[in-house]
Formats: sequence, C-alpha cells, structure tokens
Amino acid sequence: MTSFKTLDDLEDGQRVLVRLDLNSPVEDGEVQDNRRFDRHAETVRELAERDFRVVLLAHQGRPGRDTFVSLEQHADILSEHVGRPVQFVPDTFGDDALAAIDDLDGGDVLLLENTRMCDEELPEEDPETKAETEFVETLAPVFDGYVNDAYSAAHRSHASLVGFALALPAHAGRVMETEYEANTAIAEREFDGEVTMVVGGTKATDVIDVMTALEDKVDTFLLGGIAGELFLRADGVPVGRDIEGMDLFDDQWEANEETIRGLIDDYGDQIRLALDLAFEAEGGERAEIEVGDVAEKDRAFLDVGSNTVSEYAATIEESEAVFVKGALGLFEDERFADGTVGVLEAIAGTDCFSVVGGGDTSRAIEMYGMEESDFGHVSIAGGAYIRALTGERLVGVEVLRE
Ligand SMILES: Nc1ncnc2c1ncn2[C@@H]1O[C@H](COP(=O)(O)OP(=O)(O)O)[C@@H](O)[C@H]1O
Ligand SMILES: O=C(OP(=O)(O)O)[C@H](O)COP(=O)(O)O
Repeated sequence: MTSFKTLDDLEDGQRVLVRLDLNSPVEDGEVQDNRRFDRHAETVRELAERDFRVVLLAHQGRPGRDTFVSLEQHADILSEHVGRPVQFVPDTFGDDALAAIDDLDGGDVLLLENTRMCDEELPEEDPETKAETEFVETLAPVFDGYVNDAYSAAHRSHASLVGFALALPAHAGRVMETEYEANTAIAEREFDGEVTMVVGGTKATDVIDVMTALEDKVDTFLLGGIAGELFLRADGVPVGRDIEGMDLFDDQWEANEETIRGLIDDYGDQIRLALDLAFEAEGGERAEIEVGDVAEKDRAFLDVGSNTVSEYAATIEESEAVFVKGALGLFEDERFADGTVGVLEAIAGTDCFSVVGGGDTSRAIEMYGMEESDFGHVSIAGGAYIRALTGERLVGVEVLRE
C-alpha cells in the first residue's frame, strides 16, 4: 500500500483522530459484538501502546432505523477487545467532546458519539465540501493527524470519512491497509494460475455486476445460492421460488433475465452451474435432486447438492486464487450448509490465495468451526468489498492517497 501514509509514518505520542467502522447488528437495543471490534482493536491497541492520545469516530445505523443508537455500548465492547479502557462522551464536536479530548493523557482512548447524530455527517458531498463543515473545522485543529481504518465504510463520502482527510495529515490504519490490499487483489494483481470465484447469496444485481466486471480476470465462476438459481433458470431449468421478502423470480425476473442470458451466451465456458440441488423433504430432512430431474413448479431449493460440492471442491483445489462472494445455500440452517461449508473447507485445505467477503457468508466460517487463519483474508466489508471487486475506487481510500 505504498501510495498511502500508514501508522508507520506517525510520530509517537501525538493526538490522533481515528475513524473506525463499528457499525453492528442491534437486537432489542443491544449492540452485538462482531469481528469489526476485534479487527479495529489491533489499530487502537497499537496507537495506545505508542502513547498516542486516541480519539475514535464511528457511526451506527441510519437515522430513523432501530439500529440508529448511541455508541455507549460500543465503547464497552471495544474496551474488551483492546484490553484497556475506552472512555465515551455522548457528544460529537461540542464543548463536552472538546473538554474530554483536552483531558486525555498519552495512551488514553476516547470514543465520541455516533457521527450520524451530527447533521453535517451524512449528506453525500464531495470531500472539499465536507472539509468545510463546522464538524470538521471544529475538531480538526485539536489533532495532529487523522487515521482512517474504516475500509468497510470508505464508499461513503461522509464528513468523518473524507472531510478530516483533507483537513489533517491523513494515514491508513492497519485494517484499512489489509482490507485494501486483499479486496483489490482480483482487480489489481496478476495470478499465474487459475483464478476461481465462488458466487452465491441473494443479491442478484451484485452478482451480475461482479461477474460482468471480472469476466477477464476470473477463469471459472462457481455458482450457487439464489444467484445460481437465476442462472439455472435462464439456462432453461425450471427452478426459482422466491424467498420471503424478495421477488427475483417474479417482478424483477424480466429486468435481469436478458443480462443473465447474455452472460451465459458470452461466457458459458467460464460459468459452472449446480449439477444437483437440495431441498427440505416431507419429513423435514435434507433431500437432493439432479438438476435434469427438476420439474416445473417444484419446491424451493435451499442448497447445492453433494455432486456439485465435489465438483466445485476439485476446481478449487486446482486454483491459485479463490474469491468468495455470497453463500451457496441457506447455511444458517445446518441441513443446508453443505454447499457453503464444502467450498470453504476446500479453500481452507489448500494454500491458494483466498479472500472471503460479504457479511453473511464470512459468518459461516465461525459458525462451522473453521479458522479465519486458514483463509488469505476474511473481509469485514460488504458494500465496499463488492465495489472493490468491480474495480470501483472508494472515495474514502482515494482521499488518503499522497
Ligand atoms: N438457496 C437459498 N435459499 C435461501 N437463502 C439462501 C440460499 N442461498 C443462499 N442463501 C442466503 O444468502 C445469504 C447470503 O447472501 P448475501 O447477503 O448475498 O451474501 P453476503 O452478505 O455474504 O454478501 C445467506 O444468509 C444465505 O442464507
Ligand atoms: O456496515 C456497513 O456497510 P455493509 O453492510 O455494506 O458492510 C458500513 O458501515 C456502511 O454503512 P451504511 O451502508 O449504513 O452507510
């Protein structure tokens, strides 16, 4: 990451403003611990150990949603991960925030209130405009430097993500560095051997965008999940029952059909579809059917079948690099986890370069007892990961470039 200043370029003991992404699931008002805390703790711990006065900015939820809550609980959770106290002040840039910042000693860590509670944070405007907000103009002068560690939010042109980067010497945090390198690898790196991409999940437009952008970079796409069913249907297999709250096979089908057919016609040799599928039998147990035997108006399919898993695993074992976007089945239900777990275990069992992304999919790694260390990189980004895969530049990363 040579075109960015990193923590290595900061002089110890300064006062630094650090943007993290602690955006988390919230259940009944309770913020849920997750991998974002653990990853960012590394950056925070390093700065505190180097005697910086560390002030943290982060957001939670969006105004109007149940997940839009204070960061008070985040401070406690982060403190557990960092292994030292994380103070909290319920203010973003007012007198209370400034007084709390002023009170800090070297090695102290303070989290300010949810940046999205500040009116100037959210409207998406260019970095120059954001740098001129009262939020940035008030806080920036009390710091020596700005660190952005929030790769997973770097696609948003919000004040705390782009404004401070223009107002202060800007540096990439450790999470920013590793996420950037891994997530841009497919767009930026040349691999000598086969490059394989596992594509699944439920987000049809993401899948179409990624496949369209990466046709030249990827040798084989292994499809599963709802996304795979869209391709099977376009290929003439009568599958496609929508899951609750989605209408991919109904209203949206027409909008996507032509694009998917076009991808199959142009790049059919690179695209591998499921050979068999799994469903819930009458007794509730998992059952499988060959794709060729699926009849019109058949049931909902919840996973790829075992022949597909074996085939996909064999391709992965011969690959030099494997990227994962989306799950191959409803892995949250153990009966339908074989596809997702099968390909992840195949990746973990090889020494290929690998990146697993997408919030839901990477959760399968811990759910089924796999070790993150068996993968090249497990991303904590969702939207930013997709954008990186399609070669889009992230505004929050761009403003860090020297
Ligand atoms: N056949 C299927 N039926 C129902 N849900 C599925 C199926 N295949 C995959 N899924 C669901 O897709 C989700 C992941 O999809 P998506 O949100 O697109 O991926 P990510 O968040 O990892 O980017 C998982 O929670 C999984 O349960
Ligand atoms: O969690 C995030 O995005 P993600 O769910 O796409 O990973 C980021 O914190 C960005 O949040 P936002 O999509 O509300 O701007």
